[in-house]
Amino acid sequence: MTKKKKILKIRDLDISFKTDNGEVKAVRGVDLDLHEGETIAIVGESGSGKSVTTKAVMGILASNGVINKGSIEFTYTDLSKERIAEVTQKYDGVIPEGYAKEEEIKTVDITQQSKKFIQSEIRGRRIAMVFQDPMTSLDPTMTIGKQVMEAMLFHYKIPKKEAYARAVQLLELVGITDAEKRMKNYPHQLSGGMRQRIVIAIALSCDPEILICDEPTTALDVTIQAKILELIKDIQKKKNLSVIYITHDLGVVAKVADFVNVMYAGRIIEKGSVNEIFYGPRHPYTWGLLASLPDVDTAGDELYTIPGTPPNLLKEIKGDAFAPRNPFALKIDEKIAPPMFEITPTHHVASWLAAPNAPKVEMPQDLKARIEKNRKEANW
Ligand SMILES: Nc1ncnc2c1ncn2[C@@H]1O[C@H](COP(=O)(O)OP(=O)(O)OP(=O)(O)O)[C@@H](O)[C@H]1O
Repeated sequence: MTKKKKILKIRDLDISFKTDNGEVKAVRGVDLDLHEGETIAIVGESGSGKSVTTKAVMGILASNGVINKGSIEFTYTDLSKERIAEVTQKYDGVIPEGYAKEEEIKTVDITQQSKKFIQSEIRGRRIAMVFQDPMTSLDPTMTIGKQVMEAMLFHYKIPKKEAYARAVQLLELVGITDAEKRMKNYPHQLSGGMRQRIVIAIALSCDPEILICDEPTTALDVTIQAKILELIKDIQKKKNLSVIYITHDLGVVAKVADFVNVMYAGRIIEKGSVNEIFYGPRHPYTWGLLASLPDVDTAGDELYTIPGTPPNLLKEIKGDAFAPRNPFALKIDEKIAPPMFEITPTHHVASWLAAPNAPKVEMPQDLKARIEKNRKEANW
């Protein structure tokens, strides 16, 4: 069991959007934990609430978004300028265990902070984000160097010369050769993979404690995708970063995550360690997601897709939101939403099938055989 410091604790988060057609209930009671140095993934189909949840953490919800209830507690180390300089010089920006004094460790509820506080203290500084498409996060009219230096100059007010030297180091850290020359380039002069490395360098420029990666490799081809994932892993180890991946791609999750949160219609419906989710999934929706994942044995076969579509979030959802698409749904699903049942201390599932007296239902045979094979290969 992990004894690591909890740095993000989301409880009962509820977010909706006001639209001309009514209220879109995008996030409905999300609980989420992230510990120091850990990688968690949030997976689920399009529209399940992955981005909205993480945007709330960054304080960048659209203006029609409302946080109806819940909290997002973030615990971080707040060092003075001198102490930051010391950490940067001595430890490459990584704060060693026991280094921070008690009064330097702070916890804030992000939902209660002003825009100004989030802009100056949180976003881009202690929590940074890498988006799917590097072209939309880079400014085409500004040199790479300027863009990498920008956040450091804004947050730390360090001299330009120092920011320049740090930017060159950052480009080297993300595997960019000829870093000094690249500082003068514009985004269009680089390949997609290189641009994503720049975006990662920018995200890392203020030594954040949390890095949120929203489909960071979707726009890239497969070989480059693998390299970028390796790069993020590598940097994570060096800098003791905590990482949140948002993705549709369970293949990516298997490669990077320690813990997985499966979202459906604004709720987390199953969470567990990566092994628990991949080898012992309990929710029929997770079964569907795993069954639709291609593997060597299914190459060339038609892939499984979960029948039906997600519910309309403008309407009140009665019972279990997944019930209409669930071949294993019970009568109670139509009436009452399932609570989270504990399978192990790290594995929880919101499905009535996990209730003590529920009828015993097995996952589909094909999936069971596949999981069994993978489980044996992984020796789990
Ligand atoms: N500004 C907005 N106004 C109205 N509805 C919104 C707004 N932003 C998001 N939504 C809705 O909130 C729900 C959750 O969206 P979200 O972007 O979090 O999904 P997602 O799981 O990240 O999907 P994707 O993988 O496609 O990014 C969706 O129904 C979406 O249409």
